[in-house]
Amino acid sequence: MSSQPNQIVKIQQTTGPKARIHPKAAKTRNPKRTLRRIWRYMEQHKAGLVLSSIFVVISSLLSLLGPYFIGVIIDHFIIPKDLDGTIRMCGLLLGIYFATSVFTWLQAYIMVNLSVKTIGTLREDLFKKLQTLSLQFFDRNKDGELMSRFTNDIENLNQALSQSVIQIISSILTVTGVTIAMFSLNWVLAIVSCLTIPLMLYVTKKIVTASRENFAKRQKDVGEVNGFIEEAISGSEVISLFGKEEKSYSQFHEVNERLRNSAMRADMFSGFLGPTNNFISNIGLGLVIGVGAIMALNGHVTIGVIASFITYSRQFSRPINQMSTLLNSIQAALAGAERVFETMDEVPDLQDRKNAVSVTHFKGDIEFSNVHFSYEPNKPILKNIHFHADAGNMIALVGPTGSGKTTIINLLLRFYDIQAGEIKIDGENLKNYRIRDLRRRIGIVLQDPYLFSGTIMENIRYGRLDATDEEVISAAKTASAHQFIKYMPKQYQTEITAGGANLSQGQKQLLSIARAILADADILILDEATSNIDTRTEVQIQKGLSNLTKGKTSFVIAHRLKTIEKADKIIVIKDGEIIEQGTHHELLNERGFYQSLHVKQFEI
Ligand SMILES: Nc1ncnc2c1ncn2[C@@H]1O[C@H](COP(=O)(O)OP(=O)(O)OP(=O)(O)O)[C@@H](O)[C@H]1O
Repeated sequence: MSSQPNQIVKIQQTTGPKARIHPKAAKTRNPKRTLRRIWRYMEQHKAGLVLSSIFVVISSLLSLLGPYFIGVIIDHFIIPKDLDGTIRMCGLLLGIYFATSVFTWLQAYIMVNLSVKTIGTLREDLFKKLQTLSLQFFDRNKDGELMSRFTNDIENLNQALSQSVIQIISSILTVTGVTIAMFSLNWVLAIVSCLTIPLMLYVTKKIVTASRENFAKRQKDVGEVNGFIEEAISGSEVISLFGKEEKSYSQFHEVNERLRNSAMRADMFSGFLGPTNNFISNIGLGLVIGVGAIMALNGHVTIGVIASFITYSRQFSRPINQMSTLLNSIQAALAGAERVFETMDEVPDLQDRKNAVSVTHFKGDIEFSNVHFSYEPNKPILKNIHFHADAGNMIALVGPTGSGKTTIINLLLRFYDIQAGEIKIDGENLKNYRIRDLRRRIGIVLQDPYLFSGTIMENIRYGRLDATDEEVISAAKTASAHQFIKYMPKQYQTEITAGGANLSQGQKQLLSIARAILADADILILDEATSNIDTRTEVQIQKGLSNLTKGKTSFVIAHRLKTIEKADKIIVIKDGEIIEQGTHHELLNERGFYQSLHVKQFEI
C-alpha cells in the first residue's frame, strides 16, 4: 500500500538559538479577530491576568522611585553630611529595589504559568482537530508545515504571551513614567535627555532592517540543514547500501557552510545594535552631565537632580532599544496564531451524515458500482470500477504498480469520497455509516506495519485496548506469532523500538496479524509482503492469515500470484480500470493480462 493514514511527519526548522532580531514576520490578515480568539483562550485565566497587570504597574512605578531617591539622598543627606539619614535612605532604596524585583518575579511567574496553560489547551485543540481531518487535507498540506504549527507557531505565541506582551506594557509605562518624572524634576534637562532619542530610533530601525534579511536567510539555511540531517537519518540504510557516505558528507558540508556564513552575518549585524545604541545613549548621558554641570554651577539645578537624570536616562533608552524586537515578536506570534486558527477552522472534507448509521457488525457483502475517483481535479485515477464481493469471499487485487489497488482500499475505508458511482456494504451506501464504526469494522495488515515504541503486549493490544493479557496471547497464538515471541528475551514484555527496527519484516507482519485478530474486524485488508521472508516465517504468516480471514470478506493486494490462486475472485486492474475479473483458472483460460503476468512470474 502506498499511502497510509499515519503519515510520517517531518520536523521543520525550529528557531535555533534565540535571536534578538526576528526575521520579518508575515503580516496577519485579521489581527483583531486573531486577538479575540487568543483572548477566548486566555479569559479562562482572568484572575491571573488582572493580578499580573497590577504587579506590572506596581513594579514599573517602583522602578521610577529608585532614581528619584538617589537624587534625594545626594541632595538632602550626602551633601549635608547626614550619615544616619544616608544609611536609612539607602536601606529604603534597597527595599524599593527588592520590592521591584519581587513584583517583577511574581508577575513573570503568573504570566509564564498562564501562558503555558493557554498554550497547552491550544495545542490540544489543534491536535484534536488534526485527528478529524481527512487524508485529502494531509495530501494538500506539507507535513513539515503542519509540524511547524505545533513547534514554531505555538512557541512564538508562548514567547509573546509569557514575555513580550508584559514587557511592552512595562516599557510603555516606564517611558511614560520616566518622561513625567524628568519633566517634573527639570524641563531643560528633560529636553536634553530626549535629544538623542530620534537618532537612537533611526539607528535601531536601520540595523533591524538589515539584520532581518540575514536572519531570514539564516532561518532558511537552518531549515535546509535540518531537512538534510533528517533525510540522512531516515535514509541511512540506503546511504550505506550504496556507499554514498562521502557524497552525503560533502553535500552536508556545503549546506552547513552556507548556514555558518548566514549565521555569522546575522549575528554580527544584530550584535551591532547593543554597542551602537549604548554609544548613542552615552552621548546623551554626556550631554545631560555637561548641561547639568553648567546649570549646577549657575545654581539652577542640584547635584542630586543630575544624578536622578543620569539613572532615568538609562531607564529611558532600554525600552526604546527593545521596542522594535518586542513588536516584531508579537507580530510573529499573531501570524503564527492565525495559521494555527486557520488549521483549526478547516472544515473536514469527510464528515458523518446527519443520520449516519451506527454499526457493530458487517456481514461483508461489498459492491462497487461505476466508481470514478481522482485525488486531484482532472486527473482520473479510478475509472468505472465495478465489482461485487460476496460476504466471506477472498478478493485479490492484482495489477502493475500505480494501477490503483491501494486507491480502491482507500475508498473502501472512506479515506476519500468518490466523485461518481456508489460503494455499498451490506446493501447500504458507505456514506450512510458512521465513519468511525466503518473503519473499526475493517482490519488492515500492512506489509510494513507500523509498530509503536512499547512492549510486544502493548503493540498487539493496540488492536483492542480493553483486551486482557490472555486474549492478547491467544490472538498471538492464532496468528502464529507466539512461537517467535516466546523466544524473545522478555517474551511479551520485550520492548520494541519505534517502527519495530529490532524485529524482522516477517515478525512485524506476524504481530500485525495478531493485532488484527484481536480487533476481530469483519472485513480484512491484507497488503501482501513483497520482501523475501524465510520459508518458515512465510508458512507461519500464511497460517496466521488464513486463521485471520476465516469466514470473513478479505481483500488481498497481491504481489505474488502464487498466494492468491485460491481467491474467490481476482480483480485485475490496469491504469485505474478493471480489465479482467474471475477465478485463477477462469483468468488463465482467458489468456489475457493475468495469464501473461502469471507466465512472467513463473519464468523468473
Ligand atoms: N494521495 C495521492 N494524491 C495524488 N495521487 C495519488 C495519491 N495516492 C496515489 N496517487 C496516484 O494514484 C495512482 C494509483 O496509486 P495506488 O497507490 O492506488 O497504486 P497501487 O496499484 O496501489 O500501486 P502499488 O502497487 O505500487 O502500491 C498512482 O498514479 C499514484 O501516483
